[in-house]
Amino acid sequence: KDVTDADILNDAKSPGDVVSFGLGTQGQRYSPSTQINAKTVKNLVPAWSMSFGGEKQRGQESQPVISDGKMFVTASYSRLFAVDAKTGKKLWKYEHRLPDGIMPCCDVINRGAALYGNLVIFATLDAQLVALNRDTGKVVWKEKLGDYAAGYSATAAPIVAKGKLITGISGGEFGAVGRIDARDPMTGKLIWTRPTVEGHMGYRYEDGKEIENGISGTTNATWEGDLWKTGGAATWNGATYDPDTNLIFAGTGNPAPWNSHLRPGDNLFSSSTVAIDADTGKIAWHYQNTPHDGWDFDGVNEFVSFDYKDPKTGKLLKAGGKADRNGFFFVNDRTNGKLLNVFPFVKKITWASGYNMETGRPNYIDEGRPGDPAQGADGKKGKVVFSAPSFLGGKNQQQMAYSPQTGLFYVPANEWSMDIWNEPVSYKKGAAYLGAGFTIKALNDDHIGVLRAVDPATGKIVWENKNYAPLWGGVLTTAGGLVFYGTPEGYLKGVDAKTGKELWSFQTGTGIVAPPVSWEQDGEQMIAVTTGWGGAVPLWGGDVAKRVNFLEQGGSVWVFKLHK
Ligand SMILES: O=C(O)c1cc(C(=O)O)c2c(n1)C(=O)C(=O)c1cc(C(=O)O)[nH]c1-2
Ligand SMILES: [Ca+2]
Repeated sequence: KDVTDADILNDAKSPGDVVSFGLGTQGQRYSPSTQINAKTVKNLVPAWSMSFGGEKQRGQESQPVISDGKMFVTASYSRLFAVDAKTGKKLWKYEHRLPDGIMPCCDVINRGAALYGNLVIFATLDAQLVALNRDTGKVVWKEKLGDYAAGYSATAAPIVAKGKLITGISGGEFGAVGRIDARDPMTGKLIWTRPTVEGHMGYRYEDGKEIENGISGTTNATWEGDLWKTGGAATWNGATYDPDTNLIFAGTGNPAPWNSHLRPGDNLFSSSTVAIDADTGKIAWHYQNTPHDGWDFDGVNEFVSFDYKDPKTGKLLKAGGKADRNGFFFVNDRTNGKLLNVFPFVKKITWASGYNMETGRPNYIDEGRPGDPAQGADGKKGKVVFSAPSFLGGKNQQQMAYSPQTGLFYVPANEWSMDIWNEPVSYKKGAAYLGAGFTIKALNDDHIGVLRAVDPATGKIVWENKNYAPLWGGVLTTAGGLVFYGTPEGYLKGVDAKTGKELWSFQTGTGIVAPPVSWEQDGEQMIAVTTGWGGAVPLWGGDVAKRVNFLEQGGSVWVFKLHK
């Protein structure tokens, strides 16, 4: 059965399949199924498990998609598996041939595939897009997204918005320039492209003709000199799409280099939410979460559409929520970007004291910015500052969930800090472009990770569940009143959505850094999660990663259903 635009638009409401990243392109990760609930969840048992095998057992961040009784799941090293969703029997496997010399910053991960027509489409670490026939696994088309030798890579799951395949790009640590592309999903042909660094021109294509779609090369007012040419703002965690406004919401990463003294100005559109018209590729609005970012506070976190009841007027507004890597939770009007509410979702923030609601800009704490090496004693190292959150963020790639039933966001947060300092650096193709050094540190002995249920109107943390190691997997919430999430310690947990009380857990044998999903297979509600420890924490976390140094790496899909 082909996947249609209607299937995708209806994904959040149709329990029989999961045909988009986010369980609906708005990204709420809310399943309408109720069979598994507070009463029955204790009877949840494994239905099947399938191993990705081989020696390629690195971080597994993939969200499976399921349609017509088949599951499609990507795995580390740019592999994709098709599996019988009922039994776990492998149907076929695609292994992309990765060249030597790829430069992913943060492990050999992938976050998932998109479904459209009879195709399954995913992005590879060497910055290509591959579309496979979903029945045979044969390549139907391939397109290049960027030059891997210049540091481009791709890790995000594509989505389909009104018949267009929407993709992001990685490479912010190498001075790659972020952008969102829209393509014909059946052919891979480019429809429009929208760079996310001011100064770069966007284009759309009509009958083979190239037509400009905004932000000319002369409006790079928020950058000095030629810095915009290698400005970062990678769209490395993909995008969400809201059919109500016909807008694509892309979070953008750090400006390059990290050392902010080398690039005066706001450095648009880095560390922002950028809303893009799905038809034209024009920027409808932008909101910069961290102007002039100096901490690698990539603002790539997902912007999740929801109905927001304004506490002052009682009016229901079309809004979006974003738990930013910088430690603040943002509620923006999704029709125009206006800041409606903002509050911290982690306990310690050292770089800003809050936001000015009129201007939407942060109130910086000046001492929180790492110093200028030019002002340092030897001219090679700037003043070291203590910063919270750490650059790995109050939240990172792990996707939150929103329940329209409880009105709460479920945020997989982390409480940690870093010592950070700046160093001189200049751009060199294919070389790391940071100009900074760091050491990550825990803030508390008993936990780094903390799953928080957050009320977007009051900013109140309604409940929280602490976790010893950093949380790095996404969250699922269900109409059965549950929240599911995985931990690096290997547990998949089911907790009460109203109280956080743990009702069920299962040890999967390796760390979980991926978001669970739910669907109904032949009348039975299933929960699936990809397992396999990895991602940025073991690579960059230093001492913090030792909190789970007993773990074996892995690579499997686990599926659960109720015992009868
Ligand atoms: O700026 C970028 O292009 C970029 C890309 C990625 C990526 O593609 O995974 C990460 C980051 N930055 C990053 O800063 C980061 O902390 C990070 C963590 C992870 C992960 O999957 O565990 N990816 C990335
Ligand atoms: Ca980054």
